[in-house]
Amino acid sequence: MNNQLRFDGRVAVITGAGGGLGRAYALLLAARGVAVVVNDLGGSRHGEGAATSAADRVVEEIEAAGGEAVASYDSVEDGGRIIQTALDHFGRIDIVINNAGILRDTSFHKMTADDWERIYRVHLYGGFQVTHAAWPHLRDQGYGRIVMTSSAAGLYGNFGQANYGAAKLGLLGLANSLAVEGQKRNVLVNTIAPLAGSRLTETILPPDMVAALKPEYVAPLVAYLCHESNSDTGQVFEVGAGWAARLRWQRGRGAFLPLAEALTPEAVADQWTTIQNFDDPTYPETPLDSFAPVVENLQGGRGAGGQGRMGAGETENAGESNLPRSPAPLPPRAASGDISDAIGHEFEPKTLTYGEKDLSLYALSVGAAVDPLDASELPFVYELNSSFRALPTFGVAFPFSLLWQITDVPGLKFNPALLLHGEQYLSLPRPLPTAATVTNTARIANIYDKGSGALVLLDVHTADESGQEIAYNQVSLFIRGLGGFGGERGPSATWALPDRAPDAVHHDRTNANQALLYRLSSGDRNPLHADPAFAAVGGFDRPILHGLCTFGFAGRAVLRHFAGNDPARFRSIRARFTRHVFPGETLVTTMWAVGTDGAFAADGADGQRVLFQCKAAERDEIVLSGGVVELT
Ligand SMILES: CCCCCCC[C@@H](O)CC(=O)SCCNC(=O)CCNC(=O)[C@H](O)C(C)(C)COP(=O)(O)OP(=O)(O)OC[C@H]1O[C@@H](n2cnc3c(N)ncnc32)[C@H](O)[C@@H]1OP(=O)(O)O
Repeated sequence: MNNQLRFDGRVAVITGAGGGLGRAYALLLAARGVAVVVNDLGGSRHGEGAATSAADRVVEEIEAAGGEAVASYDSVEDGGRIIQTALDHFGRIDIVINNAGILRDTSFHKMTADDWERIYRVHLYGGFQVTHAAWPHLRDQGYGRIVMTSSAAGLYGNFGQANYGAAKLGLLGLANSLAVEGQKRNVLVNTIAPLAGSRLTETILPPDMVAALKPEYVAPLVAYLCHESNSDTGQVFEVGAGWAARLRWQRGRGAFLPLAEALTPEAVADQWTTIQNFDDPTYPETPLDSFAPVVENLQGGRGAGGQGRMGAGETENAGESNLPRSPAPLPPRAASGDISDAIGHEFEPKTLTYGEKDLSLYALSVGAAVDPLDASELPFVYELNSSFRALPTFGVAFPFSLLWQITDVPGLKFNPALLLHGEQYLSLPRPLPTAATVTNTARIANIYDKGSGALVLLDVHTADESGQEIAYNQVSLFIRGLGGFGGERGPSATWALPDRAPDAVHHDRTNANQALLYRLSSGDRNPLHADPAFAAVGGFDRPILHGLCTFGFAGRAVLRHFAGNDPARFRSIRARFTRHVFPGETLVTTMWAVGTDGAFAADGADGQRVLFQCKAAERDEIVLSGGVVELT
């Protein structure tokens, strides 16, 4: 047959290959050109004794059929010796099938520590030893195929097999991690849960069933997994009697419990039906997938009880006690679906309370009062100052009570690590109060197809308790890789700067931990700014600074140089994030004042405007452009 899968030149170690499944694998692979190490201790089903005959018989069968094989009689607990046999006889190792196993079935209340230990040592420890010995060779040569043998007893549980089930599921855990570690080097690791008539099943299945469940029915799937044409890794297959199926995790949508209140067992009881519901399942595949809803809730998401995390007093304590020490990264999501459906989507409104401490922390996190002897910025950070006031750009923090809902908008599926802040506009009808309870409402105003990404425009309105608007934000999010969906391109931004020397230039050195501070003060807990692994998924070699942190530094510079630090003069601010900033870099904000009589006043603006841009000095990169502050 022309398209027969061949393995010529490959070398396999198959443990427990003296009979049953292992023998079937050995015979099939040898017939396809594999040189096989037939490993079998030759002990009893319960792991007692040893005999060379089982392995020898299989080697004879292979040789009689014209194949190549060598016997190994070592225990899998001496995995290094088994792999050495392959290296000594065939000079390499390509395939490892961990198949050896014994049984010590007994109900748990009768199970001895010895019953437990014996099973653990042969299955899990043995699997570790053999694989560990082969691993460096597979990695170095950039090729390897490993199969672990799990069992339905481990996947689902079985009476009298607590020891066996635990070890078998342990092998799946081992395989899952090795699949992740080996993928880059083309070392693929998969797991099977076979059902076959063998010494291990003859005690629990009727004899005619055992006879029907031939090991030969399992061997082809295992051989395929070991072939170089297989590119799947980290998967589990149930296989037996000519039937094979992939198995995966399924998870319900779950319930979001209110973090803003004390979590109680009663709250769990109330949500029990939802916690157990599988109506609209998801299929997590990685730890990132697993963490996603947790992060959503911590970000002030659906279970935050309508209360953001910025509030002083009660919110602060309840929120903090639930935070993990290191924030969990978000899941990768596939870009798919009809993105345009998301236009007009309304977010669930969120209420938050803020106070003096929040304002002070925010101001500190955008570089206010770095020189404590310079009293000019003390009113932003010191609540006992007689003119304590809010830094105007604190208003950009309001949307974060609800923005994270964007990961759950129908039609808008994306990898959150690829999301970058694109542009920001904030307008304030009057100075922000120094304490308030405010409610945010938001909708997706538009989504533009920018080719290299999708630009999602969000309108966010913030009102105080009397319903009066105190801030309006337009947030644009640039989602890389999500362009090309056939949407409108949207307006093209253009701006120019006066052809003259700037009126002011302000230098701010950010701290290496600036993003770690800013995330706490602003409510933007995006792991992109804290978690190196998450930043790496986004293509950055370390966490980057929040765009809005840079924005806050620049806004402060304008306020200081052109408005005497008086928020009452600050109407609005906008800017585009043109390049990322790394914490620790120096921000240089260059500013030009243009008024109604200035070179840039032709549009009829009735107040003074300040145009600005901001540079990361060390890399000489413009990081904010198109900056405009409107002052009264
Ligand atoms: C999830 C919950 C919500 C949480 C929200 C909070 C998120 C925050 O935590 C995240 C952050 O703070 S990220 C840090 C701040 N942002 C950045 O660092 C982005 C810097 N910008 C870039 O890298 C590129 O501009 C880049 C990559 C954005 C675009 O570069 P390119 O792909 O090279 O695009 P380019 O060829 O230059 O332009 C294509 C079209 O897109 C427009 N465009 C470019 N940059 C834009 C930007 N920043 N904002 C808006 N539009 C932008 C261009 O104008 C062009 O369109 P057109 O031809 O129509 O003019």
